[in-house]
Amino acid sequence: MMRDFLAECGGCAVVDGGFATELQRHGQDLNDPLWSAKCLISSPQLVRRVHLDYLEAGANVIISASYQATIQGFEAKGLSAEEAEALIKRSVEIACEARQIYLQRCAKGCWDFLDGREIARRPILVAASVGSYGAYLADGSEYSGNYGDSVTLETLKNFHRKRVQILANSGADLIAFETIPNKLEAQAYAEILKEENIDIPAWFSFSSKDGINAVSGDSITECGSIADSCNRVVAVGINCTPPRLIHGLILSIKKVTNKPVVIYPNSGETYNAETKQWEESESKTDEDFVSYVGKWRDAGACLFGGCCRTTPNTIRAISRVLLEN
Ligand code: MET
Ligand SMILES: [Zn+2]
Repeated sequence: MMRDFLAECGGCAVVDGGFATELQRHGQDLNDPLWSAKCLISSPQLVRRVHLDYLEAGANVIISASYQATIQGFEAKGLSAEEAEALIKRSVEIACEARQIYLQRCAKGCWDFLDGREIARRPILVAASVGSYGAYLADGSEYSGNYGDSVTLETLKNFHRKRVQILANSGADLIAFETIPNKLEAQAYAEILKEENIDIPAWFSFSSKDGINAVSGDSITECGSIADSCNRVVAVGINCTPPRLIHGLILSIKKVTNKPVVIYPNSGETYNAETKQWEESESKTDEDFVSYVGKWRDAGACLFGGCCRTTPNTIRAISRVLLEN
């Protein structure tokens, strides 16, 4: 599936950019355990608008706002299980609506050129986002990957199972397991996909702070091997990691899998969990970011996008670079 899609895209595909941080740029206060999923309740129109902005910027894959949308999280806000399930499904429906609106606008002749080049007749996939258990905890453990000894494989499987089932039946083309912090969670996802006979494909995307290991300290090659051995997984990669670390991580992943490699780094700024601010730690202009793309492609990646603090402009710049080459 992924290989056919990539062939249709001309070999490389464009993934969207930061979603939650883009909602914040539009004025949303996401200082909430639900983070971006808060907007599924309060601002579904804005969620659709941000998807549309990424499509307009050239994205071939848009990722739903379900990263931190969990049954447990919605229930903690006083919603019923049914309401929670409906909102999780709704996140994918909103992305599908954006795709439909975009394609209709293209058919009418607007929005189908990027710098005079036609981008309208391109394949577009909707990926259903699944964030980690640590993202649900909203206590920073998604960036440490350390859940403590009391959290076992079974804890993680029980936590994720129902949401994965809902998302698999939501109309999404694939599931994007994002910002995976450790091996245990990758293993839990792989087992759920198999046990539940999930019939849409998935990608596994890990995050790293040191360019060698996942954020937990588990080696990225071991994480990549788990993804490689799951036949439901159609791409493996890295997201929400500074651009300067990506090249080496691609090379590590290539050592353990022949599956397509997806990368969508963050802007290179660092999130300070105490101050709840993003701090500049390396050059972060869209040009700087995009200057890496050719290198990443040469290293063997074939899906490129952005994560936190990247914007539609970043994605437009990536689309341009890929069109030029
Ligand atoms: N797709 C999610 C987003 O951009 C990934 C967040 S990574 C912490 O909001
Ligand atoms: Zn991110």
